[in-house]
Amino acid sequence: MTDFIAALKQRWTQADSLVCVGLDPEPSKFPAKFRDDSDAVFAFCRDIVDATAPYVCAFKPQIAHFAALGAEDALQRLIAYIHASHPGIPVILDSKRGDIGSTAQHYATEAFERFAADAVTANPYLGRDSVQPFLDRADRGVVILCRTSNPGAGDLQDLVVDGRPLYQHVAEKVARDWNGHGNCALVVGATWPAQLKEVRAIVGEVPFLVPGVGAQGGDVEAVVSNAKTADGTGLIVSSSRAVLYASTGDDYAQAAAAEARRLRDEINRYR
Ligand SMILES: O=C(O)c1cc(=O)[nH]c(=O)n1[C@@H]1O[C@H](COP(=O)(O)O)[C@@H](O)[C@H]1O
Repeated sequence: MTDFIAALKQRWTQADSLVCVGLDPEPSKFPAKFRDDSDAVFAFCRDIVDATAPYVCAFKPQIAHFAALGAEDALQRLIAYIHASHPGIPVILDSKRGDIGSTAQHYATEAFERFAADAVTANPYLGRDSVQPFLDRADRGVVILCRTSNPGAGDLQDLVVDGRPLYQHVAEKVARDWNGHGNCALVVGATWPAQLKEVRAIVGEVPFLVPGVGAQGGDVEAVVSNAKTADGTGLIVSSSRAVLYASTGDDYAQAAAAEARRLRDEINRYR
């Protein structure tokens, strides 16, 4: 397995894309042809992956969408399928883990061994030892929540500590202390352009996972102009529902591809 950050950089260049497609299966939104398919979760996601692969720098399956359905096996097969059929496209497992060190070790094994993900999202709230088992894997990425996209993000993340909001402390700690292997990234939501700019100023070239475009309404121009790095990269701009459910008809795969391509082109206009 290649180093996550190296694979990401290579894919940004080769595909000329900063788009990530989020794989958040919701069977009630699947096209009718999957109604009697006992392997619908895998089959639907596989079709989306094949259709959108040319336009993405990464895929991001969200674990709760599989686990709630008892479909962890489909998730495992899906990630193996991406590695085999689309080598060079890194997979970020969105599981937002974080626990005391001895338990976090099992979460790292879950993400990197069981599911063979290239990177995992992690919650920094329990402190450094809770993410250390992820940080120790120099070949895998650790994508740490900083300023999330949801409406309540500020409830705790904006609390002022030592003169600045908590999310800025997270950004600084990750960039200065936790990123010894150079394998960290930060989650900053597309819905917060001002905070994207502030975090970029703190962390230099650290990549951002930016969810919140598409269904959550984030503004693509503001994201790119506020948060890109000097070379016009640095961003993994992730969209799930707007791509996955672009059409619920038989043209679902083509519609998903068209939306991923449209998002790629929109982002590239502002790089
Ligand atoms: O870590 C994430 O991926 C994440 C962080 C965040 O701040 N906001 C956020 O929406 N996400 C995830 O990104 C996806 C967004 O989905 P859409 O709104 O459908 O594009 C969901 O799977 C969320 O769980």
